[in-house]
Amino acid sequence: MQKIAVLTSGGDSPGMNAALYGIIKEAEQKNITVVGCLDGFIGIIKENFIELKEKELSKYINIGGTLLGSKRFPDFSKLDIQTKAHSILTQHGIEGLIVIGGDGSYHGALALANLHFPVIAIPGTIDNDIPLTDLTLGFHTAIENAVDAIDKISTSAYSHGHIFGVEVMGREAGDIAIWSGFATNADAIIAKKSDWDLFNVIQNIENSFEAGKRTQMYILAEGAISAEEFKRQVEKHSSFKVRTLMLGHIQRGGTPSVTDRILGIKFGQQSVRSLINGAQGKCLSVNNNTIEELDISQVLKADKGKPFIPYGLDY
Ligand SMILES: Nc1ncnc2c1ncn2[C@@H]1O[C@H](COP(=O)(O)OP(=O)(O)OP(=O)(O)O)[C@@H](O)[C@H]1O
Ligand SMILES: O=P(O)(O)OC[C@H]1O[C@](O)(CO)[C@@H](O)[C@@H]1O
Repeated sequence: MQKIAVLTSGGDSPGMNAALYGIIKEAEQKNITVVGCLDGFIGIIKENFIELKEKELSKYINIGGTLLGSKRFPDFSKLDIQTKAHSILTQHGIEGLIVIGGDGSYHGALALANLHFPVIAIPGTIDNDIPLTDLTLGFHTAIENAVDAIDKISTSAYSHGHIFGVEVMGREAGDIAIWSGFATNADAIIAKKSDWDLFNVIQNIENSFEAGKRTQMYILAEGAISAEEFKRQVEKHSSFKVRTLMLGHIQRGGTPSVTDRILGIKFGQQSVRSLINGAQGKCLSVNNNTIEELDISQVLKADKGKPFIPYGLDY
């Protein structure tokens, strides 16, 4: 194997640059050239390739986002576009592709694998919504960012006795809500749609204020209920006033945590070894502190199931 490519796709996640570094570090040791496809799958179609060098990338391990860029490109679900990508990769002498992204990106990776192009995927998303891995790259930083923001508004909420509904990202998964809610001792965590019970919430607020609590903090997973909807419903059915905060992209930003840097480098190095060993349609996962190779098709068929609950705590 002499030349491979890498792309980052879907929402950026802190640690993607560390993964790029891990890839180039391993590849250069094996005398393999690595090119980056800019902006995800669309970079293949536009033939936007840049050669990556370990010396340059080593400076970016501690920088969030992705140096390669990431643009959503829904057309990649079309067979003719996938076939075109396959032939462009081949024309450029690229013998294997590493895809870093979430479950949507896994579908893109699998499509190329089904066309017999060697592909390996790395779970890179803050959502932690990929089945059969304990952690996705970026999740750890996202929960640290969420906790930092919630801590900051908690002091002001205490001063004024406010009720807050804080909406966190994570699509349907709810993992960011659970981890950040636990860590900030929130009054309630609404991690999935079935957790939402308006009258229970109102009762909870009344009981807490009666018991002398000054402030209320509700952590809402975006896939369960939005902060705006939470406010609308509570205010419509009670006399309480609700403040809202949608944490948004702040969760994806900033410096990657130690965990995400190390995980990124390790995933990156392993992805190159896997390609050299003939991986086809595989993805990496981390379970019980060990990086494993699984079939992308197996992961996409698996059920993410319940949100990953830290240390078995009940919420
Ligand atoms: N069914 C599919 N077939 C082929 N390619 C796909 C498919 N779904 C998504 N993709 C490709 O993967 C890209 C990223 O997918 P998506 O926007 O769902 O984000 P993701 O990878 O799930 O990451 P995140 O959830 O963290 O944003 C899409 O823009 C598209 O190019
Ligand atoms: O950056 P965009 O395209 O608005 O996407 C936001 C979505 O991406 C994620 O941050 C990552 O999947 C989700 O949590 C969120 O719903």
